[in-house]
This record gives sequence, C-alpha cells and structure tokens, in this order.
Amino acid sequence: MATPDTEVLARLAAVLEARKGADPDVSYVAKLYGKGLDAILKKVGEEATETVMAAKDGEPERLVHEIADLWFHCLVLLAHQGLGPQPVLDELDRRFGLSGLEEHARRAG
Ligand SMILES: N=c1c2ncn([C@@H]3O[C@H](COP(=O)(O)OP(=O)(O)OP(=O)(O)O)[C@@H](O)[C@H]3O)c2ncn1[C@@H]1O[C@H](COP(=O)(O)O)[C@@H](O)[C@H]1O
Repeated sequence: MATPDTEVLARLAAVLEARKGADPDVSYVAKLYGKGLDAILKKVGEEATETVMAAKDGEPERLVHEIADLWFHCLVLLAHQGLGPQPVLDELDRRFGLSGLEEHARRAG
C-alpha cells in the first residue's frame, strides 16, 4: 500500500504508462520513448552527473531539482522496461533495517 509520500510515484507511473500511446509532438515522455533505450539511458547518465555537480557545488536547491530530474528519468526507464516504481520500493522495503555493512559481509562471506 503506497503511503502519501510515495503516492506521487504511483500517479506519475500511471501518466508514464499512458504516454506510451501519446503524440511525441505534444509529450516529452512520448518523444523520449520514441528515441529508444539508448536515449533514455543517456538522460539518466546526464542527470546523475548533474546531481553530482550540484552536490559538489554545495547548492541544495539545485541538488533537489537535479535529483527530481534523475528520479523522473529513472521512472521513464522503468516504464520503458515494463516496470513501475513498486518493485524498487519493495526492494528498499525488504532491505529496510538490514545494515549495509552486514549485507555486504554476508555477500563476501
Ligand atoms: N516530472 C517530469 C519531468 N521532469 C523533468 N522533465 C523534463 O525532462 C527534461 C530534462 O532535460 P534537461 O534538463 O536536460 O533539459 P532539456 O534541455 O529540455 O533536455 P534535452 O533537450 O537535453 O533532452 C526537460 O525537458 C524537463 O521538462 C519532465 N517532464 C515531465 N515530467 C512529468 O511527466 C509528465 C508527462 O510529461 P509529458 O509527456 O511531457 O506530457 C508531466 O506531467 C510531469 O508530471
């Protein structure tokens, strides 16, 4: 069950799904789908880089803006691959409370 914090992800995912049949001339998302996987991956990479630069420059407002761009393009990537945000939220939920160091040690051991 989505909480109010994650509900926007579900709403956005529904829009991204609907954009699969939209006109690329009026929809950024439809245009990006039309360009294909490599173009979507390029946007994810660019937004990740811009996130790093905003953090290094110590600009919190820009950082929030860039991370929103990054998350948005990750959602576009998930939709393109036939996935929504829920499996990612489920995976984070599964990991919740499990120390990253402990998990790493289990994998190494
Ligand atoms: N959340 C977003 C969102 N965040 C960022 N963007 C777009 O992502 C692009 C980010 O690319 P850049 O920052 O590199 O800017 P740019 O120079 O315009 O991009 P390029 O020409 O380099 O590709 C911009 O065009 C932003 O407008 C978004 N576009 C759409 N959404 C959501 O998706 C919905 C559907 O959008 P459309 O398909 O356009 O109707 C919207 O209602 C919003 O809810």
